[in-house]
Amino acid sequence: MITVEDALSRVLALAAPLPRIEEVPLTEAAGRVLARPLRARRTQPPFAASAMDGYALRGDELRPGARFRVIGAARAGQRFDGRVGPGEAVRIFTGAPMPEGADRVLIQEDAATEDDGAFIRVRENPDAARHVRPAGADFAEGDVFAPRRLSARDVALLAAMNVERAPVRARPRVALIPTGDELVEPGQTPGPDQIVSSNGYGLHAMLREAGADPFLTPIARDDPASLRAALEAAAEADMIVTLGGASVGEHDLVRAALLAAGAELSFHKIAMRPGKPLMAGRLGRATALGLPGNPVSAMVCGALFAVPAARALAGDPAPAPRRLTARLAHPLPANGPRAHYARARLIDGPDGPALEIFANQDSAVLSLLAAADCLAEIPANAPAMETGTNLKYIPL
Ligand SMILES: Nc1nc2c(c(=O)[nH]1)N[C@H]1C(S)=C(S)[C@@H](COP(=O)(O)OP(=O)(O)OC[C@H]3O[C@@H](n4cnc5c(N)ncnc54)[C@H](O)[C@@H]3O)O[C@H]1N2
Ligand code: MOO
Repeated sequence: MITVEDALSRVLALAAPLPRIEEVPLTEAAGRVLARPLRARRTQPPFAASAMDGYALRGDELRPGARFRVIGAARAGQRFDGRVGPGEAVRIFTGAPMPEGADRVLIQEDAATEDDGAFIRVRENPDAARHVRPAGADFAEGDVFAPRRLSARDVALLAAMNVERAPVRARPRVALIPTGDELVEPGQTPGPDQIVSSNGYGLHAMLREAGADPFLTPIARDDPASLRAALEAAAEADMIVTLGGASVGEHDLVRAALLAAGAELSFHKIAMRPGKPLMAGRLGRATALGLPGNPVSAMVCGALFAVPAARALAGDPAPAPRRLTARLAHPLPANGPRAHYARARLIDGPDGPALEIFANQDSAVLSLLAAADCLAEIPANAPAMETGTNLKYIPL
């Protein structure tokens, strides 16, 4: 069995960025991957600007009790055209261009107005800050915005750079194929030996959130013809994800169905818990992933492999899951030969965030996965660990 790390690099190698590029307005850009570098079309701020409401004046004249004559006003969108000379000040508001000659803003809380606002006098202990934002403090025209998956924060930044539309990679179409004679769709009435199919819906939600365009095929039954029909229904997808039937029993027919359809498999089975029966390869031009059927295993493999593959297809330069470190909130026994992705949550520990790993790690118990907010990554063959030991985790 190959390691999780090896499996992920093989999966990513099967998921080269899709060539299709589209231009979208900024309102549609969040979650998409920028297809090429963009440049700021603007310097921000374009001029030295006041950061506060108050009075623009010469900093070297500012001392408690000093009096200034107010010679005009500047507000956001309208500058003061003259020059600030000795003993003079300009009424100014947040975002206004600084008038020539002034290099400091006295906030209005530190100014007493005199003679109906014709003069101001500086109060005791005025604020020491300059309250001026230099031109280009944020970015300069021509600055490069490198391709990446666009966050809401990136969209705000692109808008400020005066970018109107973003060239983004197409969303990968992902076919999700639930398999199993025991499954019915949510809302249907299951027979006495049946259960409701959940994996497809969990994966659909996960992949949508990751920027893909997933769709569910009808449930494939545990026979070669039904599986073949489902794979045909998935033919147009950029990625095909089967759910269940990945293990070794007589009714686990997915591997055979993929091979019969012409797939080339890169691996089948990895040293991971849950998720041991994972398989990956290529079917035609599509990336193919076979996920295990146990509901938690399917979701964990989704987070660790299907989401990174979808991100890689979408051109995301950093598709792998983010790993962080926290201390164990309790001791942990030694691990077996498979890396364990244990359902856990972060709690407030005495020395910062701590990992509480759930006692029940049954890969069929979805309620505990839903209660988790991260997966603790316990390496294969890790020795027993004390409370406080640093452990990597993957936020969910
Ligand atoms: N003798 C062995 N048995 C098993 C092994 C093994 O190595 N040797 N591996 C176990 C592991 S680990 C896993 S994980 C499971 C995965 O098996 P399959 O991928 O073949 O999954 P199924 O048998 O189809 O289903 C397992 C379980 O999950 C339920 N299921 C399936 N699909 C869905 C769905 N869409 N929504 C909700 N629940 C689903 C299914 O009813 C079964 O209960 O194999 C172990 N066995
Ligand atoms: O590895 Mo299976 O994925 O434990 O349930």
